Order: sequence, then structure tokens, then C-alpha cells
Amino acid sequence: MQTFGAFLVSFLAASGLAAALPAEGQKTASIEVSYNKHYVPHGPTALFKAKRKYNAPISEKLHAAVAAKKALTKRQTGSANTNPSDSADDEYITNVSIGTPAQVLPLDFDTGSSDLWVFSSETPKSSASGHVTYSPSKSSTAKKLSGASWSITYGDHSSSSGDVYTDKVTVGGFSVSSQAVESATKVSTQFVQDTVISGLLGLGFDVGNTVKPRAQKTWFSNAANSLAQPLFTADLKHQQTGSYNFGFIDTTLAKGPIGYTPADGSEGYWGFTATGYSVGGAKLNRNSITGIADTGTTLLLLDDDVVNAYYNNVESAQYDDSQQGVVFDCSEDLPSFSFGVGGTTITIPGSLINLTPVSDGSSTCFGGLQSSADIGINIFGDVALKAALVVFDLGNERLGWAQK
Ligand SMILES: Cc1noc(C)c1CN(C)Cc1cc2n(n1)CCN(c1cc(N)ncn1)C2
Repeated sequence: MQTFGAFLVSFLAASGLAAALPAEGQKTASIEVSYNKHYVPHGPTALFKAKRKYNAPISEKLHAAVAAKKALTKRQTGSANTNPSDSADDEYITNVSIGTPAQVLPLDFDTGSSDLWVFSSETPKSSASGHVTYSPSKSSTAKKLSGASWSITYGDHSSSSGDVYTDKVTVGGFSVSSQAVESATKVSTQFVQDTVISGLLGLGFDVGNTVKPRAQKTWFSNAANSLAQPLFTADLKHQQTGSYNFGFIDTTLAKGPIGYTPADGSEGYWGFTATGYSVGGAKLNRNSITGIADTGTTLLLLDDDVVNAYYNNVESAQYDDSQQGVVFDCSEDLPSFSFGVGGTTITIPGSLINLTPVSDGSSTCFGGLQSSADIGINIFGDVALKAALVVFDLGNERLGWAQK
């Protein structure tokens, strides 16, 4: 008959926790345990479980208390379709309901920023022409956030700014009752001309929010603790409808396993490190790439040595100064580009790296992989994200990638 200590040692060895094994002859062992920081305890439920475990009588009132709690913590999820804005998959459009009665606006969901801002009744009429706008005065649940303002500039030097309301915001059927909605009183030309979107919904970390004097939480951050799981997934597709799912992972959207890797949210982005890369299905090298998973950037932007290693395999590829990027004959059969992450490999088919002809009818095409040299950060934008189901796991501060 094994002593408990002997059982524990053999269990630890069997479960690969040899590191916790005591040295020869020692009688102790230790093992780290973690707790679910998202679990919200409920007294009557704990009492109910103990009584049930030891077959103790359970009063009607205790049954009622447990049932009431269950009704309140109805497991919650959300699911929203997202569509490419144009034939080049430049950005993705997701409908969002704001206010009471609901005002539906097409927004660009952006894991690379942390502000929810919209074209509104406060946007100059000349700038708002052609855009769907949010009118807080027409929403019974809108409240002005007194004294608050915001101002944001993106990587492409587009920008917007304004004041702030709070209102009910619903995405894919899941509602946040008091979400900071940043109303634009000023927008740059790039946004004025881009009439297919009425603003952005930031899915980055709260630290990146620009509202002053007090930064506001993102919609997802406000939703996280009420969702079944504090995570969302992005399933972006080439010229097809994709989805953003909140609170659950639909693994049927992926072909391969999900590889998880730590996410660094300290700069507001979803930062991570790929362990290596390869071109055309070759074996992955061990040149790591640190960058961000960014749904708000169209392209895959990487270091020059990676970009050159890829385009050295493309006969007609050349840098075109007028296009400010690498172009090639549209007829090229482009090689795939693979990167390692979380123990799995994500392969971007060559077809996704042919973004679009440089102009209508041209036989010269613009590359979906370009240099990140003048940005200073590597960006796994939509060209990379389209090849995968990506899990943005706030609860575990990690990113999951699965081949599609
Ligand atoms: C048309 C078109 N073509 O490509 C885009 C984008 C547009 C939309 N159009 C130019 C307007 C515009 C500009 C931006 N967006 N939309 C989205 C947010 N931006 C980001 C986000 C982020 N995480 N990183 C960098 N910039 C800049």
C-alpha cells in the first residue's frame, strides 16, 4: 500500500512535474496552483454544493437563492459578422448598435487601438457627408461625459478628435449599458473620404485609450467580466463574410490546432513573438519576429530582411517609388509565407499576398507583404490574420493562432 507521499511523488512524476520532485530521500514536494481570477463566489451556491455533496437536506429557500443567482449569471456571448470594405480587403466593416432606440453604425474593429469613436451630429456637415452618424440627442440613454475629450492619430497619419458621451452599445447581440462613445468634432481627410465606415471600435488594451482627463475602457474590456470567457476571436476572410465572436471560441472555424503565446498589452497593442518564418513551405527558420496582431492594418509589415527573403523568390518583384512599396506582375504564382507561433505554424497562401492591381486594369500588383522599417514595429495586419482564426484572450493575456 503506497503512502500518500509516495503516491504524490509518483503522481508528480507521471504528470511531468518532476521539477517539483524532492531530492532522493526527502519527504516533501511542492506544486504551484493558480486560481480562476474571474470566478465570482456566491455563498448560497457554495452551501448548496456542500449540502448536496454530503446528502444534507436542502431547503426550498436555498434552492430559490441558487436559482436566482443562476438566472443572473446567464452565460453570455456575442457574435457579429464582418465584411471586407472593398475588393482589396482594405478594412473590415462590422455593424454596431448605439443608443435607445438603436442607431446602427458600420465601424472598423481595430485591435491596434483602444478608442470607440464615431461620426456624429457634432461632426462638421461637410465632413460627415455620405457617412451614417450617431446623434446622442436622439438617444434616451445617452449622457454627456462632462469635461472629457479625445484625440487620436493612426500609423498612416489619419486622425480624429472630439468630445465624449456614454450610451448603450450592442455588438453581436451583447450589450454594454454605459460605454464611452467618442463623438468626432474633427476628422482627417482619409476618414472623410472613407464613407463605408462611420468610425472605429478599438479592441486594444485600455492603456491605449486617448480620453482625457480620465481614460475610458474599451467595449470589450467593459464586456469581459460578463462574458462566458474573457476573450474574443477574429475570423477575417478574403472577399467573404467573417466574424468577431465574443466570450467563446468556435473551433470549427479553424482547420488546425490553436497555438497560444503570451500577449504583451503594455503599449495598448496585442504584442507577441513569432518564433521563426519560411517562404514557400520550407522548414521554419529560428529568426524570431516580435510584432502586433492588428485588425486595423491592411498589410503584413515586417523587417526588410524578411521582406527581401520573400520577394527574392518573386521574379518580377521590385520596389516602386511611386507606389511606395514592392510591386510585381499580377500573373506571378506567389510563394506562401509561414510563421511559427505558440508551437504551431501559420501559412499565408501566396494568393493572399497579391493584394490588388496598383490601379484599375493594371497588370502590376501591389504586395500584401511590405517593409515595417519606417514604422518601427512589425504589424501582422489583415493579410496575416486572414490565414488564421485568432484568439485574443484577455483573461490569460495570450494570443491563440489556428490555421484556417
Ligand atoms: C480606403 C482605405 N484603405 O486602407 C484603409 C485603412 C482605408 C481606410 N481609410 C484610409 C481610412 C482609415 C485610416 C485608418 N483607418 N481607416 C482605420 C484605422 N487606422 C489604422 C488603424 C491601425 N490599427 N493601424 C493603422 N491605421 C487608419
